[in-house]
Amino acid sequence: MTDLSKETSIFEKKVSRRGVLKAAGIGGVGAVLGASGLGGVLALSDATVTKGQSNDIVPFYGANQAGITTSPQDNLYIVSLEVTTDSKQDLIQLFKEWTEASALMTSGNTVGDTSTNGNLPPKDTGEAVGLSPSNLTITFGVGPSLFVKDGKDRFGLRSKQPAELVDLPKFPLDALKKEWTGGDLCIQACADDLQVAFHAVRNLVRMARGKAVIHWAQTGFQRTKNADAQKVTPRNLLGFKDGTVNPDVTSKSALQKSVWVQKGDGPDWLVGGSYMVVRRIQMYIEVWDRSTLNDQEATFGRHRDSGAPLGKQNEFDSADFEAVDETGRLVIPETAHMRVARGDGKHSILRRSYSYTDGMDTKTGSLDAGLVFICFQRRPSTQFIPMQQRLAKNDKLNEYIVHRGSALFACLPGVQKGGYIGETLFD
Ligand SMILES: C=CC1=C(C)c2cc3[nH]c(cc4nc(cc5[nH]c(cc1n2)c(C)c5CCC(=O)O)C(CCC(=O)O)=C4C)c(C)c3C=C
Ligand SMILES: [Fe+2]
Repeated sequence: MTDLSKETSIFEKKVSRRGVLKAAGIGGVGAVLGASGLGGVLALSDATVTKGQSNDIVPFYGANQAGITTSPQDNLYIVSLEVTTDSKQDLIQLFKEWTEASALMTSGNTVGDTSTNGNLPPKDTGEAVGLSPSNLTITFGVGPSLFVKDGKDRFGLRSKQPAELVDLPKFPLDALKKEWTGGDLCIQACADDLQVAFHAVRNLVRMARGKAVIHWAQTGFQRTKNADAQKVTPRNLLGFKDGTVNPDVTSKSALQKSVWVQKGDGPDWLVGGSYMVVRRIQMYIEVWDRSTLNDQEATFGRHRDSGAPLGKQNEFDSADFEAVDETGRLVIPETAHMRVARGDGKHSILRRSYSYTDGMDTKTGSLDAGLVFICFQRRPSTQFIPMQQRLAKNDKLNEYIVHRGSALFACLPGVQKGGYIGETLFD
């Protein structure tokens, strides 16, 4: 593990985003100081980290990366990047800088000392100044093409490529667009404030200048927790509760079984990491809006308002897949999304999806909206892949959706203070 403290850091001093405003004399007692001007006050300020003072910080350091089992925040900003440098050293330096910047931003700080030199661009882009940490998490992943692209071992990492980290197969009905597919690296930022998530990604991408460029970028949202004080299961844009059946993130054994890569699964560098599948799924919402409630409920196999399995009363009641109605027909149809996704129930995935909307489809004049489907798992070949193969063949939901984007990333293991994200892969 590399000791970053021994190296010259680009982030010499931590400045809390709220501290910047305080130091600038904006609001409260500080307003009295405001008249003396930003530069002068900053020179006197002793701005420190907000860590420990705020209850909306998700720790960045740990055995696993945050943003996987973290309770989903209100907003998502996810980008895939193409690496443009040929130098492994550049890549390592980038991950070191990303680690340090991420630790700062997730604890509510700006990246780098607040600049007072008017002749230089500010180190931090500034749009999160004054904003709380907002439970920001930043999760990094690497795609198959980081290892080998067009047959070329780009960074001498070929022998470290896990057998599970290969392009996803083409599934029936896939209508993928190149511009929404794949990528060498991934940054998933989630926060209860979109501006905080955007700020994080923007500053990380800015640091990658000359080393990597954006391949695709996508925002996502759920109802905000402000709008839903009860914090019940959020609804997707088809109006159904989405996320009811998921592994218990408080159960170590459930996570070991389904989410975290274990020793012996593949190369050791990924132990404590997880595979992330991202699918950009467009919904034909106008078609959906013209279908009857019965049809909609048969599509998922659940009641719309309660979220209960068909034939049951409450959202978390267990489904009866054998039950038949008075005519002898299955209550939960053979093609119901829930039934097909579950299969024999032996392999689960951790779903952490967000809705998206992106203006309109200029060809049809309808809204371009859908689901940024994201799931985490220990082994895609026995989890997401067979599940999606079943869904693509038999799911009634296919009448209303189309998969437009797809990517698979290995989310790196977590990191302790003094180390950097990716160290197990690169060192
Ligand atoms: C391959 C995996 C899955 C894709 C792709 C997928 C797309 C997708 N799902 C919904 C809405 C719902 N999904 C629900 C349940 C559910 N979905 C998957 C997997 C994929 N979904 C699983 C494993 C499950 C749980 C199955 C079970 O064991 O019961 C539900 C029901 C409520 C819930 O449990 O969350 C909804 C609603 C959409 C709209 C969508 C693509 C746009
Ligand atoms: Fe689903």
